[in-house]
Amino acid sequence: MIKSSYALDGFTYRARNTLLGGESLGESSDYEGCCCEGSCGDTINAAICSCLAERGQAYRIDKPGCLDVTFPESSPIFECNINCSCSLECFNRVVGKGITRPFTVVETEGKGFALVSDNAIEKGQFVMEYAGEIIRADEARRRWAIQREMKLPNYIICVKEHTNSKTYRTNIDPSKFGNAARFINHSCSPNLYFRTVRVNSLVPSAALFAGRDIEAGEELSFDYGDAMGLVEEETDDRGDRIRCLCGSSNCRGVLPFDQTL
Ligand SMILES: C[S@@+](CC[C@H](N)C(=O)[O-])C[C@H]1O[C@@H](n2cnc3c(N)ncnc32)[C@H](O)[C@@H]1O
Repeated sequence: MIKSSYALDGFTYRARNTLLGGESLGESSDYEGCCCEGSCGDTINAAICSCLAERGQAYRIDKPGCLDVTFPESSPIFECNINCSCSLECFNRVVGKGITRPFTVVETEGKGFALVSDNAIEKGQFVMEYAGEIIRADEARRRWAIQREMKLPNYIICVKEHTNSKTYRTNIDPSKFGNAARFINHSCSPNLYFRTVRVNSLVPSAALFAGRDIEAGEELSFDYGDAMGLVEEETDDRGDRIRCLCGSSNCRGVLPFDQTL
């Protein structure tokens, strides 16, 4: 059981990922932009948009903010960025817009805080990114060891992207700087899942999408193991794992933890 008061000690809200110490990643883009006017999904633009031609179309034109389930899971998602001339309403700007829905932070029995959606959310819709400090692996290991020793909640997610023989890791820690996603608890039957999305930066955003229809007032959850792309041999079998209180019928009993951290 965790003490809720700890969760807000020294916490500063940041809508997007930050550098170490909470410094903004800046307002420039690592990518070229398209030359479309209006939305890149408009009839003429869809055929000539350089972003869609080079990087694919991950979002549905007919449902704003909704992932196209036919877009391959292994393909990286790139959105229109600050260098694009399309409008801010372009269908290919989703994660870049940030949080657009109301949520409430509530206290639970045993799990500390939790995040609840005020409105219903349709399957496939973008919910929010898991934003925090982007830290190196050695710093993630250092922080995790302290949290484990002191039996504090762990907020660090190590997002893994696999391409051919390589694995790219991005460590995100919203303990001190981050957005509301830090209040989302683990569930073995979650209603959210992750996709990595790039907007302006080479550093991916860990974007959370609805894995099924979510009712107003429902607690949001994701599987911490899936988020980290954990395979069986990477899960930790030490005896001090946190007991999972997700309450689902297929509960695995303990919270996933990445022992490669
Ligand atoms: C990312 S934080 C989630 C928000 C946290 N509940 C808070 O109060 O700030 C992760 C921590 O929440 C707690 N937690 C999350 N999911 C849980 C679950 N299913 N069962 C028990 N504790 C959970 C654990 O202490 C975990 O280290």
